[in-house]
Amino acid sequence: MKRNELIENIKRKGSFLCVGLDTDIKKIPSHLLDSDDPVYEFNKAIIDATAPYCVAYKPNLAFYEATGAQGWITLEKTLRYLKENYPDQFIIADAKRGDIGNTSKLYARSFFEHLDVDAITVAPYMGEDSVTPFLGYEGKWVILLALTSNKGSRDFQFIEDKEGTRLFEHVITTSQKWASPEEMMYVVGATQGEMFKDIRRVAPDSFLLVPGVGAQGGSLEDVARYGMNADCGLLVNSSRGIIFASSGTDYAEAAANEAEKLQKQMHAILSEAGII
Ligand SMILES: O=C(O)c1cc(=O)[nH]c(=O)n1[C@@H]1O[C@H](COP(=O)(O)O)[C@@H](O)[C@H]1O
Repeated sequence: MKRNELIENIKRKGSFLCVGLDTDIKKIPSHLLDSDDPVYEFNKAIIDATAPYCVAYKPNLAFYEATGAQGWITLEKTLRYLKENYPDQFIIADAKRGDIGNTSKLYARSFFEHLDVDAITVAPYMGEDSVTPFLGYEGKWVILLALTSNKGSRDFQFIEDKEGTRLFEHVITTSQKWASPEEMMYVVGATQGEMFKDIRRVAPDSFLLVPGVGAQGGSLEDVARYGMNADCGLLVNSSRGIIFASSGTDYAEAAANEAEKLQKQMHAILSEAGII
């Protein structure tokens, strides 16, 4: 999906919500466990319930790989279901890949040609030749980890050079030489609050994928206040806070309620900013 289509979808739906399909088979309602593919049944119901309120879905590969070949089949079925029924949804494979060029090339083929998702999360640690093989696919995106939501983000990402420039700022400024904001976004955790000001100083035009609202406690208001740009420029993800809102038979309805709550807040934020 191209950048202008993504922006149009955000405006049309009054939402920049991404629903994380982090479907842990140990957490899904027990009545689904009798079906042939419980995770797929769960995902379908969650997608049908939440699609009116979001513009993107982000399956995290760990939750599928954890059950081996069956998990991969479930992932492929889920992606097919999304594409056939909700072709306007932006699909992010949260795989956090990145390896020597020769290997990244095959990861790119796997995600962009075989699975045909819109975007993949990539770790920047191995540098340019580990990232560029994912670029140049028409309408496909690299989402580079920049400033993550977890406690460990403090371990390396804030290390400063002699001029006081922090590692996450180097990641952003250097990677902008490899790709334009038409094909590269950055992950910035919702838990980073006012740091979004610093991010926008170095990446004014880029879209940011923002995980960490909901279960991790990040603030949507702060993210929007410090991180929004004239195109919105944000995709805010919530996984557990939406998909596991209820562990009973009403799980899909509960997920829809949580997604709708976020969408309403987002609608208000977008209209206050004059974007819609
Ligand atoms: O790349 C990510 O999506 C990601 C980066 C980050 O800094 N923090 C983070 O939580 N994530 C992912 O975002 C999702 C957050 O899930 P919840 O905390 O359940 O909303 C998980 O799939 C995480 O792996």
